[in-house]
Formats: sequence, structure tokens, C-alpha cells
Amino acid sequence: MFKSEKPSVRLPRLYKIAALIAKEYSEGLGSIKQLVYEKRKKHPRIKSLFALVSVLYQRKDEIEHLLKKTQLLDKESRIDPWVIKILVTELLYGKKTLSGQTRIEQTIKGYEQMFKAHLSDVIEAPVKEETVSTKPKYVRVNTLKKTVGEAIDAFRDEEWILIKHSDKNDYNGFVEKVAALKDGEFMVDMHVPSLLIFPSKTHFYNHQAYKNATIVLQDKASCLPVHLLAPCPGSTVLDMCAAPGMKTTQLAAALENQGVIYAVERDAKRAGILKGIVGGSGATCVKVINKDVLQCNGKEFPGVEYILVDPSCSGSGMSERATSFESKDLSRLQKLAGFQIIILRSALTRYPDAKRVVYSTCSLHPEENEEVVRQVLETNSHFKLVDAKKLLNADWKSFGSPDYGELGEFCLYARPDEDLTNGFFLAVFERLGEGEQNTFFNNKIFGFKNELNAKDRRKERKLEAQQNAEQPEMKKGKKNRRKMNAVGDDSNNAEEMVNGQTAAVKKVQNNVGATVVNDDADIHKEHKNKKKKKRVKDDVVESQENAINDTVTENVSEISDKSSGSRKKKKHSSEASESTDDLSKSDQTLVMNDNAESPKRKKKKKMRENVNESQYIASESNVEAVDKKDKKVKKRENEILKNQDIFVEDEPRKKKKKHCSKGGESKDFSKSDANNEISIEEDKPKKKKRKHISESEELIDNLANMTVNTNGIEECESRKKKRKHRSKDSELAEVSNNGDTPETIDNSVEQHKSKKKKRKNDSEVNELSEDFRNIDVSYPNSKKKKKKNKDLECM
Ligand SMILES: C[S@@+](CC[C@H](N)C(=O)[O-])C[C@H]1O[C@@H](n2cnc3c(N)ncnc32)[C@H](O)[C@@H]1O
Repeated sequence: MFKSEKPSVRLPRLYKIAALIAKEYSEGLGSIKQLVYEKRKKHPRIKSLFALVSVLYQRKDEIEHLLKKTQLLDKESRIDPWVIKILVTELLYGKKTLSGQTRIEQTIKGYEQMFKAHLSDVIEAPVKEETVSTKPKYVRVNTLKKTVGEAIDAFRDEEWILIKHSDKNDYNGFVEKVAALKDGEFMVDMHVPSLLIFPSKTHFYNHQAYKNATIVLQDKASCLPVHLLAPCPGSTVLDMCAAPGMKTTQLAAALENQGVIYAVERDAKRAGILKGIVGGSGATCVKVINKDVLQCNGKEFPGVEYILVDPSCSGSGMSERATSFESKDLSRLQKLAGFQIIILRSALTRYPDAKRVVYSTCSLHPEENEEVVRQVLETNSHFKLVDAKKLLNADWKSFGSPDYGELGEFCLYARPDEDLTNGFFLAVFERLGEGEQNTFFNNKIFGFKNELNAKDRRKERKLEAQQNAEQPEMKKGKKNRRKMNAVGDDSNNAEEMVNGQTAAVKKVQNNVGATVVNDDADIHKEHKNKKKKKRVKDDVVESQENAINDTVTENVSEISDKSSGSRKKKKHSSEASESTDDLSKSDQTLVMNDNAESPKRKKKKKMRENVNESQYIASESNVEAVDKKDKKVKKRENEILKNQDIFVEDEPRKKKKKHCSKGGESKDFSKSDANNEISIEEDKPKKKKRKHISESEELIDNLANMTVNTNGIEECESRKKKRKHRSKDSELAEVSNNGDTPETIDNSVEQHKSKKKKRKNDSEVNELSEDFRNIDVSYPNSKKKKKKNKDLECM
């Protein structure tokens, strides 16, 4: 390739920073705008940075095509792929030249003719319209600062018109109303009562309520995990992957600042941002901890009852990223999934008081969602998967894949086209109660059960019932044969899946199979056997979970040594990959049944761990750019943060109040929003204002019916007390219960429009988004397109 005669050494910072932002954006670490502001490192050409990354994503299909055709990433493997993508963007869609004399720029420029040749293959497609344009603006009321009723009244005082939808069984009708919201209208969400919905073009950056954190711009999908975790005031919560802190502050609001939230964030810089957001929100019950959560456990955070696991993911659900470069990268997905499995497992095994755990991602890939849930559930004997729709207690339409049978049915998706939200996935786990079972637990061959289909399970049960009806002697023989066959089948599967690991896998299977067969041997002592089987199973699981924890610990120690030992790990990885390549592809978190573990198996297990470690490490090093810094820099950052009062505590502070009784109860979150947040000023002089109040109260009555079904769990005592205190207020509300009629809504539209126009003129001048409307002239494509504001809602 062409090389300049006097190559300069340094690539312009603009490109380096743009590459970093593009990479982090692809990893779901924020919206482009948010990352530009966060990462620009005082670079003055903020618009150019934004434009470069935006155009890269707008033109991703073409760029991807060119990279493939020219094999540029392979040929220039020494150059960071993100730098390549940014430079290609600049060359083809930006200034249309790379004027710098650096070797890297010149190298990319050398491909210009090839690009042009291949560009003609690509049908000149219009720049992709961002699907977010149809997505409304979601505004979560920060109930630490204002009640929902107060917030609604405040908006109505600004002439916003409330559109109601109270039928919680009519989700389609609700979505239709949301999609049809006109300028000047807003709604209350039918699932998350503290969430208000505005038309997509509404901007809040200049709104006082946004500036003082009375409202938070948070997508509906991102509000659901905390809504379903539903911790009650006074409880102890662990937010495992907390930054930038949208869900942390939502958790604090759910707790009404009573209790403790351990908000753990591994990235030092992001922990700083988290601390800022928490501080601004008025949350006082949050402890920000800058640490790898995989190094934490129930000793460090005692009494954790609720856990939110919202790990780094591909971010494929973010509307505008839906078909990004990464969405097709299976190996990256596997790495991310490996990490997600480890972190979810640690949530389910390391916190003995945990009663409810919510796992969420902003990914639409089953590899990061149902598959993670499957792998974790199949090896956990203490938790069950809960039907999330039941908890939601209202109509919903997007669920997990039918390929996963009941498991899929129990998980929720949010999809941009159907739900008008970002893409999201969510699964809820609860600790097993007395006599309960995790029906997804794989008690045959851990990690190799393929019959997840509910149909298959029904068939299995039918078969079992038939066998029970047969002669005991016959049954004995048949059952044993069946068990043996099952082992054989699974061995075959294992063989296909694990390739080089066959022997070890068979040994695991035979061990487990033998246990089951022995347990089943005496069918006349069925009752006794059941108990025995459960004991054996529990023992196996216990040791298995311990083994998993050990693995996690080993991973952690490896990770913490990452900067010094990355080369070593690469070696591990390549050594192991020879024999475990397929394993890593198909089942990288192969469950470890360590009951009576042979040295040979231990060795194999270690090998698998090495693969997992290196994959996990690889994915994590992708996820956090900061990890590339050397230890010294990181240490210095940590010290700075320590000085900023981000702390790691050995002992948690004493809880202010513990409202939940022992049994694992969680609060009725919707009711809390409804009952807790409304305060009515009795002596408002204006008629109009009084009307607003009464309407709000009517709405609140509706909200009170939107309860989170907590599976028979009692309501928090604190809630009851609070409701009593507020009963006076609600009585008053009932007296003045006059809602908007369609007529009043219509009449006020005109009035509203003129006022709104003025308000719009004022506010738009200062909109932050304006920065991006007149994007650098060198980017005609991005200029053509109207820039859509992206809030912090990506999280
Ligand atoms: C998807 S974001 C979380 C968004 C956040 N829950 C919110 O609502 O604002 C994932 C975060 O997890 C952090 N993270 C990744 N691995 C971690 C680990 N092992 N320990 C703690 N934090 C981790 C990442 O740095 C990133 O900030």
C-alpha cells in the first residue's frame, strides 16, 4: 500500500477519540451524544466528533460491505478496527479526504480506489432513518423530589394536556394512544406509574425540572427492571452494574431513601459519573462502590435482599444500533454471554439473603438473554424463574423465544416497533420457598439438557405417568433403561457440542446418571428415595455452585491482574482453544459438576476456565477502554475518586429502618407510586388549578389499581402506615374527582398550541441538541438529516 515519504507518527486526536466513542457506543455504554460529552477529553471539535460517529453508524451497511470486500480489517490488523472505520467514514462521507500525513491515514487512503470500485456494488441507499423518531420521550418523575401528582400538575400548569388510558388489559390500545400523541399532549405509562410519556419531538434539556433532576429522561424499557424488582423501603439492594445510575436512582426512589443500595461500578470514570448522578438525584441511601462486583459477596454486602443485574451487553436493542456492526459478531456475543452468565450466577449464589433478582440487558439477541437465563437456571437449585408478565400485572406482548418453551414465556422483551421503547430483555428470579422447585433445573446432565421445550416436558411427564401405572418390576427395568438411554443421548449431544471434551463430559454424565439410576433403583421406596434424591441433588448442586463461585473467584483474580498478565492469558487461551474450541463456541460456561471430581476432570475443568477467563477478559477489555490503562493510571484515578468520597466500605452502615418482614415480601410498587407521591394543595385559588388537582387524583386512583403482583407476598408494613397517613388526602381527592372530558381536551388544544409555540421558540434556542443540528459542513449526509436528541435514556 501507499506510504508517505515522511510519515508523521501521531494520528489526529479527533480520530482517536471518535474511534473510542464509536466502540463504546457499540457496547451500549451510552448514546452518541452522551459519550461525545463524556469522552471528548476537551477536544474542541465536538460537532465533528459527533458527526463522525453518527455518520459511521448511518452508513454502517455500506462501510461494512466495503470492509468485507477489501478485507481491510484482516489486511491491516495492526490498526485498531474502530480507527479504520472512522477513517473510512471520513474518507468517503466526511471531508472526502484524509489530509493528514500519518502512516495510518495514508494506509487507509491507499484503499480509496478499491472503495470506490466496490461502492458501486452498493445500491445507493438513502441514509437510514432513525427508528427512534417514532419513539416517544419518556420522563420518569424522580419521586425523591416531587410526587407524580405534583409533576403532572406542574406539566398541566404549562398547558400540557393529559391523555388518559386506564384499561390495563388493553396494551394495544395504550400503544396506539402513545403513538398518536400530539404536540402538547402527554400520558402516564400504564405499567410504570412514575413514568410520563411525551411526543417524540419534545425536548427537556432546557426544562427546569430536568435541570434540577425532578425528572429523569429514562426510556420505559429501562424502567421495567427496577419496577419488577420492586424493593420495599428499608431493604438492602445490590445494583451490580450501576453506572451511569439511571436504575440506581430509580431504586433509591423505590426505597424512598430508606435502606441501603450498594451501587457497584468497576470503571473508575463511570463510577465518578454515577456518583454525580446519584448526588444530583437527592438519593441518600446509595453507596457508590468502585469495584469489580465479581470480587464482592454477601460478606462484603450483608443482608442484600434484592439484586439488579444489568451488565454490559451488545446494546443491540438500542433502536439506532439495532443493526450495528456488532450485531452479527457471534464470537463477541459469546464473550459477552460468558461474562453475563458469570455475573448472574454470582448474584444467585453469593448473597444468601437475596430473595429477588432481576437480570436485564438492552440486547435483543437470545444469546445474551434466554440462553444466559437457561444456562444459569439449569445449574441453580435455590432460585426459580418467575413469570414476569404476572408480576407486571398488566397486558404485555413481547416475550422470550418459543424455542425456549416456558422459560421464554416467563421472560419479557421490549421491542422498538411493538412497544415504542428501546429493545430490552428482562428475567426475574426468586428464591425457592419451602417445597418449591426450579423446574428448569437440569437434574440429568448439568448444562446439556436440550429438551427445554414445554411440549417435550409434557411428553416426559406423560411417559412418567404411564410408567407409574405399570407393574413395579417392569417399571424398574424400564426406568433404569430410560435413564441409561438419556445418559447416552446426552453423551452424544455432549460429544457434538464439546468435541475435545467428550471423555470428561461422559465422565460427568456417567457420574450423574449413576446417581440418578441408583436413586431410582428401589421404586417401592419412592417417598424415601425422593428425599434421598433431593439430598444428593442438593449436594451436587452445592458443590457445583461452589465450583462456579471458585471459577468466578479465579476469574476475578485473573482479571484484576489483567494489565500485567494479558499476554499470559492470551497464551492460556490459545493453548486451551486447541482442544476446547467447540466448547467455547457452544457452551462456554459448561457447568461444573464437581461431585467426586477426578484429577483428570479437574485438569479439563481448569482448561475450560482458562478459556472462559480469557474470553471474559477479552470481552471486558472490549467493554471498558479504561482497562487498557496501566495500573498506575488506574490507581491514580481511584485515589482521586476516593478523595471525591466514593468509598468501599467493609461494613455497611446501619439501616435506618427495616420495614420488610422476614418472609421475603416486596412492596406493591405501583401502589407506592400512586399513594405515596400525591400531595394535594387544598387551597389553590385558581379554578383551573383545582381541576388539575382533581384530575390528577382520578389518575392516581387508576394508578392504584396497577399493582405489581408480588406472588402473594405481603405488602410492606411501611406502605400501610403511609397509606393511613395519606388517607385524608385521598378522601379529598375523591370529593374533587372531575377528569378531563374529551371536549375539554379539544377546547384547550387551540389555546395550548399558541402558548406552546412561544414556549417552543424560547426553549429550542437553548436546546443542547441544537449543537448538533448544524453539524460540521463536511458531513452532508448528517446535515441532511434532522438530528434527533438522544438523552441519557440509553441506559
Ligand atoms: C449497561 S451498563 C449499566 C447501566 C446502569 N444499570 C443504568 O441503569 O444506568 C453496564 C455497566 O456495568 C459496568 N460493569 C461491567 N462489568 C462490571 C463488573 N464486573 N463489576 C462492576 N461493574 C461492571 C460497566 O462499566 C457499565 O458501566
